[in-house]
Amino acid sequence: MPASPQAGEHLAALCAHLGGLANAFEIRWVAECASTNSALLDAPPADDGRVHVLVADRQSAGRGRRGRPWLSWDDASLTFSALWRFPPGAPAPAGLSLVAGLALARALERLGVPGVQLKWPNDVLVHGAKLAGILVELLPGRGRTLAAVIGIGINLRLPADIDLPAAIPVTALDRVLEQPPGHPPPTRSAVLAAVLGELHPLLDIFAAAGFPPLRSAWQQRNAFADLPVCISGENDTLTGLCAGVDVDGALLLRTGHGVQRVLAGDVSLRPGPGAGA
Ligand SMILES: O=C(O)CCCC[C@@H]1SC[C@@H]2NC(=O)N[C@@H]21
Repeated sequence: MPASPQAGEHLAALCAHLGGLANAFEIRWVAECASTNSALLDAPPADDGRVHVLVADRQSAGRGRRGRPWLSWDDASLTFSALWRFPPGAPAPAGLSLVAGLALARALERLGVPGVQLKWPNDVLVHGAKLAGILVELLPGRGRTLAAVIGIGINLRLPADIDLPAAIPVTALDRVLEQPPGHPPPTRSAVLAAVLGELHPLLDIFAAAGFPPLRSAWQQRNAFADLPVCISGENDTLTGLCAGVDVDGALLLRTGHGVQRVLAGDVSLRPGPGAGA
């Protein structure tokens, strides 16, 4: 994978933004790859105690959850993956993708985006539209999970001439950022540094104590708290009220038969009476 023509510039800016935390990461910024998740899963870098980050200017086969493609537009998107090794004694991976969502939400808030919300398991929404997505994939080995690859795609701008999937409203950082007039939007390096700066301490908390200490921060940003939702799984659809998440990060759905734990599926808001035609 050839380095990005601006790799040197990007990495210098990242070091400046991250300060002392830069030593916790090994960062490669390439011009193109199929998918940053696939590249790290297929050839995991040797363990040197750091979190390995791969950023791509362009992905030719970016992947989303449930086998969907992930569209991105060169410098109008930030696409990267971070390979994090489970330290000995770390909790089971459940909950990790919610931790990644929380880190991303906090980073966007720190950059000046108001009203960031999380849609279980880990879409980042602003005003109900998707700003960023996360795909966490696990690297098994020797009878346990060795590492997780946390892949993140953030829309920085939406090019005028693109066809967006009509089913999901989509937004971009330049549309939702609140900053003084004339202030330039943050660069890709600044956005990446903000995310890594939030991710690192949250991964430390997760390694030591799992999801429980982060649950309430996630729930404060729950896009569908107490709202009627549909959850589409591989073979069925569940409906109920979204009652938050449990200590393992499973979604809690209040139905006529009590509260049910949901481990996988796509959540959408269920139109209420009077909505639509
Ligand atoms: O919302 C989703 O379905 C998840 C999208 C995840 C996209 C990112 S972009 C960087 C990394 N590489 C991939 O192929 N996918 C993730």
